[in-house]
Amino acid sequence: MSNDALRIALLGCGTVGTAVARRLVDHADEFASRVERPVEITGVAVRDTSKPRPESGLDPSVFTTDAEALVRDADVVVELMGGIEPARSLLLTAMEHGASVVTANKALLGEDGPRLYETAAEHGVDLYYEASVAGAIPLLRPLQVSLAGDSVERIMGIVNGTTNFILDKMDRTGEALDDVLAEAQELGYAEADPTADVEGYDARAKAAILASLAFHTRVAALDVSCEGIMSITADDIRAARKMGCVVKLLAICERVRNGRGDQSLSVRVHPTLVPRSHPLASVHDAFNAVFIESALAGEVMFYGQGAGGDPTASAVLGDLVQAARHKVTGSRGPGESAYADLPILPLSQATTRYAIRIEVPDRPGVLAHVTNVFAGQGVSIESMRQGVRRSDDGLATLTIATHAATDAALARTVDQLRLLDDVSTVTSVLRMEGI
Ligand SMILES: NC(=O)C1=CN([C@@H]2O[C@H](COP(=O)(O)OP(=O)(O)OC[C@H]3O[C@@H](n4cnc5c(N)ncnc54)[C@H](O)[C@@H]3O)[C@@H](O)[C@H]2O)C=CC1
Ligand SMILES: N[C@@H](CC=O)C(=O)O
Ligand code: NA
Repeated sequence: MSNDALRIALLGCGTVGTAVARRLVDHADEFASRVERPVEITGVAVRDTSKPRPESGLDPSVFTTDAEALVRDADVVVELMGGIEPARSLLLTAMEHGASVVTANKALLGEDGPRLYETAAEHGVDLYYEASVAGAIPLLRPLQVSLAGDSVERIMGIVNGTTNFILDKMDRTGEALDDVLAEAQELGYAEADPTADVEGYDARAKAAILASLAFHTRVAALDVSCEGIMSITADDIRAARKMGCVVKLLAICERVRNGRGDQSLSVRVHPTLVPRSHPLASVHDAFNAVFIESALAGEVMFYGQGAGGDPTASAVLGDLVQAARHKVTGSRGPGESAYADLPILPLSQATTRYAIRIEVPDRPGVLAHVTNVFAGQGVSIESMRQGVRRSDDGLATLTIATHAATDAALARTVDQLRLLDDVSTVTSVLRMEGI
């Protein structure tokens, strides 16, 4: 074994960076054995070097504010500061100077993944990002490597720990969204700006990464239709419970074939009703779970911790070991595969089932008027349930579950329901999966 240590530069020393550093320091001998060369953190870029960071286990002398100089002199750069800039420029500089790159930054990959891949290919270095989707769960390497001989048809899963924590807690306690968000932040699951979690942007970037790998097509975050959980109320959760369902924020990436056999992709993120009997309904706290359906393997399920310092560090360190081994052996991991270049469908053409809750006066003829609206748009009703008439306003809640329909047909149906005299309010429209 050569005794020249591989130089590791760490960018950012927050929740994940600290966990990565701590493990590298405490298990230095194991890393050296696994890589067949010592692995040494030569520098850690932070905003403020005077801040004490005893929990990282690092010597204070390694901290620097000069990230630019650090990435020019490293074998592997591990980016854990998040955001687009300066992370992007630093990673490009790192690769241009011969460093392989490991990142957990889904926002950056969702925005500019192809550019990172092109730079990695140009300079013969690795680009790894297993931690960027579903934290600790080995998901990207199975997609990129293990399923490389199969044909992925559909991916559906929970890929954001913060929103799962929130929705799960709302389901268990009946609390409102705002009350549980702060707790998710304290536990280190939420992004620096939790808007990315609750508005679905974090899951959107992850869906883009998954779809790109699964379907050999460049999919950017902005190609993904996205609806977050901010509009989900305690009432929605209670109504879901009455239907035997839970609400989950799902990322769905699917290959769609039309009658002529042409293929396209539907990639979307939205709150979804899932029956309590479905395995995704049993995903609690900040855990993630992802189903992959492929032509030969059938259905495969991945489950584990999608967020948090140590779990995310596990994926980062796995990538680091792989990139470091390649430095030692002079080889490279897989590059970008985007040969299929499939078109991405707009949300209006996505087909799914819906549950619509409306408030109606409890009087003769109302049901007929409502069902006519659905029939007029070709949306088939699967079931309809009317709650008891309330004495205060004389209204009753009507919950209608549909068969599969396009988003466009459903949107037209909802628009017409809103115009109907017989409908006082359209309270909620939620997509349904797994039923
Ligand atoms: N926390 C989690 O559970 C997970 C996080 N990730 C990703 O990992 C990355 C890091 O996340 P966290 O550790 O949670 O974030 P964090 O906010 O705890 O840590 C980021 C650190 O980077 C530092 N930083 C930011 N910009 C900097 C700059 N220009 N120069 C020097 N330091 C800078 C910040 O001061 C902070 O200490 C993000 O890309 C995030 O999306 C991925 C999976 C899970
Ligand atoms: N904020 C993210 C962290 C992991 O990617 C989440 O909640 O899942
Ligand atoms: Na992962």
